[in-house]
Amino acid sequence: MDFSNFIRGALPTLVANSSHDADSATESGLPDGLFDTLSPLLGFQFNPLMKLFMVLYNLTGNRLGIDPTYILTVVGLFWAANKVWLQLYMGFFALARRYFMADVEVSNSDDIYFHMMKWLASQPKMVDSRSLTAETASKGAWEEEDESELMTGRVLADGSDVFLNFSTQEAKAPPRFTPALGVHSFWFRGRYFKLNRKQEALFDPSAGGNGMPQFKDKETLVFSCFGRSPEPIKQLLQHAKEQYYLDHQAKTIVRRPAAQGMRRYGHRHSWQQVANRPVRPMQTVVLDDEQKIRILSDMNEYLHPATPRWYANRGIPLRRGYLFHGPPGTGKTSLSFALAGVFGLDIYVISLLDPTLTEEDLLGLFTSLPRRCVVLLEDIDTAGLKRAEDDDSSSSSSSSSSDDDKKNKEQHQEDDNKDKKTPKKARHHKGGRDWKVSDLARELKRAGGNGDSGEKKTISLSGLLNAIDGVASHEGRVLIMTTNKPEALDEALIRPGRVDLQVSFTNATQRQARELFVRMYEPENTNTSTPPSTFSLSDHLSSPLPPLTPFSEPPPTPFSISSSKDGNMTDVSDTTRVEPDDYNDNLTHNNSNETTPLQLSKTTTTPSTTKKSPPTPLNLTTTTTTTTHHHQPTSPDPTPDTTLHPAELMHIAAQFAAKIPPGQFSPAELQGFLLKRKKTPRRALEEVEVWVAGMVAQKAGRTRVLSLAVQ
Ligand SMILES: Nc1ncnc2c1ncn2[C@@H]1O[C@H](COP(=O)(O)OP(=O)(O)OP(=O)(O)O)[C@@H](O)[C@H]1O
Repeated sequence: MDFSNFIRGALPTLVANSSHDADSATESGLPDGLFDTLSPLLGFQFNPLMKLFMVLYNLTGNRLGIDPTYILTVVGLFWAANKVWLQLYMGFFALARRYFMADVEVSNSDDIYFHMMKWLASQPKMVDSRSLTAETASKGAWEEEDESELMTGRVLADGSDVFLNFSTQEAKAPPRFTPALGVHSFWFRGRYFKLNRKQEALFDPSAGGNGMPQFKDKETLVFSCFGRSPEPIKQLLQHAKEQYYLDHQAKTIVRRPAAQGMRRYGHRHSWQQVANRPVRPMQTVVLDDEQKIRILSDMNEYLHPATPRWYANRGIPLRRGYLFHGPPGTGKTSLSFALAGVFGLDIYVISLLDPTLTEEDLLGLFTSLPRRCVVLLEDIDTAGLKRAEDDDSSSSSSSSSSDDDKKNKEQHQEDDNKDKKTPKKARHHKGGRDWKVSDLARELKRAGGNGDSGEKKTISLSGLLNAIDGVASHEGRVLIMTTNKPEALDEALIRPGRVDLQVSFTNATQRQARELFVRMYEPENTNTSTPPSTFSLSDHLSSPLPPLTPFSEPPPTPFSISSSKDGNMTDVSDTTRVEPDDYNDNLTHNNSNETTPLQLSKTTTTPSTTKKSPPTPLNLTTTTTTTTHHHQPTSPDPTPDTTLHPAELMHIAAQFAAKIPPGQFSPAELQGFLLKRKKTPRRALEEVEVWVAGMVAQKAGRTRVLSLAVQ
């Protein structure tokens, strides 16, 4: 059809008036009768937009001398051509997609979705796309930060340090950009890919509870490429996955049960990642090497790819359980994390005290574990697990909140200590079990707590046993249970098959104290290379330390800070005098150029040059309780010991260890003491005696409030 003829025919009055008779224009500059002609023709009432159109039409015709119908004809033709092209393109693309393209769909309910989104967000071409979705990128506690940006705080009076300031951190963190919903294209390894990000709302019959229908969004990524084989897309997905996990090497992912609402979707939704922390090196857990070897070998054998067949042939369920028991702060959790790090496994932490956790949830959580992982059930004794016959009410809660539980736990220990002193008649027997007054009080408190907060189901012992090794239970996992009170556990829970190896943790021996000291002050290991996929046992054991002398005896000097015959001190910079076996290998391979807390150099000072930190007054907590020791006041680590030879470190460590009464302090307590002096080992040695005396007295007085002059 001739478009210009159509316009001419439709608008005879307009054309005649506007092109030849400018005088007949109305006040608005438009020809008479024009509006009347157009309004019914175009099917709508005249409006300002139409008016504008007419002005332009008039102007073009009159002033420029161009017939507006030609312009309209050209525009119309372009519009039609575009429509035809689009139709052709769509038809051609649909055909090509059907016969010459391959595609792969990825649903957001799968981990690959997250691998791809992370990879897409890191592609510069994608980030330059015109259609993006912005997300707040949150940084984990362990991610590297630009230190220079933080140094905006105030310099201290002596100019020695600055207060860090984080107020602008969040503002400076750039958002993460991912492709928005719709079609995108990108190149990967010389190939052209198309991505269609789609979203649809699905009816979710299992959701709700308020009678309202619930919908959930389901997102899909469709990757397409030319060719009849999806191989390039598979390679792309594999590449994105590898990139994703590159970031996770040398890291341990910690997962906890997801929120109650999410758990019902099962599988991937049952667990949520709560941390991605650097692997805890096994050497940093100070424990008897024999124990380490036993558990490492046992776990290594269990995780071996040939093991499942061995178990299957003998009809043994493929499960392994460990019980770590010992006083608080002795390294049970630390060892669990170190083991996960050694074997490159993720950790799944379950708290049985979680009031929202039901037995069905627990079963669901165990069944949605990956093939190999570590499941950590912490403080299993505090979970209030009961046998069915002991259960007065199946719905009694263990506690109303985790805070309460912690208090209960502490109370429990305190009560137990008191009970030891209580005459026998104050205890009561029930069904052959020793009942204490404190138990009764605790149960009453729990029952009272429930009354206020409504009915909450706890996990019963049978519920837990069913989850960890019931018929439907998951196989392949490593279960680690930790407890401070192994004797409080039901024997069914720790019978062989459920617990295959028990590891006992004790308060620090002198050897452990020395190792803790050395670990604290050895140079930082800046080696961040990716861990090997296999290891030898020696990689994870502590490096040999020289033998220790018994407590209170002065330790022998393990290296040559010796007096010469004329009474002068010999300089330990003479490296030939230091026995290589006398100190940890790690101490010698400081390959870092960075400033570490201690600069271990070959030219060093002798102990006679030990600096004494200037005493500064400390605000002491005054309590009604007994033991306040006014010895040397302590200050927050003011003068770093900048030079310390490895051999000297060993010497100081041995002296330090000799002042620690064995079995009295947990490694956590010793670590706490050392942390406050993390740059001043000599000062730690000077102050340890006062600290030990204060702590011993404090423990004897059974007060929890620290009132020591030296903390
Ligand atoms: N044997 C150890 N070797 C090295 N560090 C230790 C050791 N024991 C405790 N620590 C340190 O003490 C702190 C607490 O340790 P951890 O949480 O492993 O103790 P725990 O036995 O699990 O305590 P709890 O029974 O209270 O849960 C950690 O910072 C850890 O580094």
